[in-house]
Amino acid sequence: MRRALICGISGQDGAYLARLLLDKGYEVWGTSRDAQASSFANLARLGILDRVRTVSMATNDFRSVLQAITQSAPDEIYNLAGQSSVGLSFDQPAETLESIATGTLNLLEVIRFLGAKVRFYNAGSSECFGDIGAGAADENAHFHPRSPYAVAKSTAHWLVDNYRSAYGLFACTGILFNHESPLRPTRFVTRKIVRAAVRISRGATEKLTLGDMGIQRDWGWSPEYVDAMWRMLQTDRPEDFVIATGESNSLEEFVAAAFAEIGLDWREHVVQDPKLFRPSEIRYNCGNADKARRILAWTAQKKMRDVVGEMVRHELEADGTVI
Ligand SMILES: C[C@H]1O[C@H](OP(=O)(O)OP(=O)(O)OC[C@H]2O[C@@H](n3cnc4c(=O)[nH]c(N)nc43)[C@H](O)[C@@H]2O)[C@@H](O)[C@@H](O)C1=O
Repeated sequence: MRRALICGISGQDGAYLARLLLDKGYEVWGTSRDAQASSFANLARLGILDRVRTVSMATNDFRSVLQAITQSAPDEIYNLAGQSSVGLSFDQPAETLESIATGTLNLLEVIRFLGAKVRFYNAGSSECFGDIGAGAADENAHFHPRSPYAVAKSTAHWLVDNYRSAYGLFACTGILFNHESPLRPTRFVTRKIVRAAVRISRGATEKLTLGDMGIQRDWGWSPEYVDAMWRMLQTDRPEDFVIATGESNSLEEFVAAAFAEIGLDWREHVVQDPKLFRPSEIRYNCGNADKARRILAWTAQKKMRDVVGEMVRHELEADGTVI
């Protein structure tokens, strides 16, 4: 039986990836900073909590990384750990850099130190590209990070690249564009919108306050994106891949679609507040996942409107479980 270690299993992607790997017959181990205190609510929502082995690990602490990897002896490691909010990274730049950059370095160093025959996936981010202006970014696009989060992800990206070429590690980075689901916390804009729209449809009189609604993003569906992560580790040669839908929409279009899904006109319920604007912003991004299509046989099936539909449906039906 193949064994996988998912670092950061309590988040959206960690939970969906755990479900995917269990379905494929893997023994799944997952880490969180304090496995005893963590509720692993997302694993519970997917109904897989009792099928996953959990272990405490702080990626910024070499010793704890060494212990977790030695204990679980994985064939595959997925690094999804670290501070994941771009917005929060402006307020917690040091924590963001440490959890992402030092965290990735520790994982690579432990693999190298142990000489472990393990395949390593690193969660990269389209944030590294910055504002691409027009068109769609592929694996050859330059990095122009515009937030502490993006700087940290860029550092981790180049560490993986370096350890792959210097030490021959089977290590790759998935450069994922935005990907959403009902498991997204409301700190991220899609779930914030969907949750408010559903509350309003049920009679709440609140206004939904958002930041810059003019930004454009390539929004995909998280359960499909974790499948791409797994595919990256099944190839003959470790490489980096852009994972995206190839379609970009404005936040205003996302909002309009979410409210329309429940028969409401967003203009009556949404206000924009410059206080929520970021110190520096990516106005437009879009990804070209052609390499993933060719080599991994992976293509995004759900585009922005499908994502909105799924998220609204789940929010309306929300009884704690997620299908
Ligand atoms: C690829 C990348 O994807 C995600 O990062 P993100 O794009 O920053 O995600 P978000 O949902 O926080 O913001 C999307 C956009 O929406 C704008 N926006 C407007 N008004 C609000 C607002 O009220 N809240 C939030 N959160 N954003 C707002 C905000 O300024 C930004 O332009 C993470 O998974 C990250 O880990 C990752 O790697």
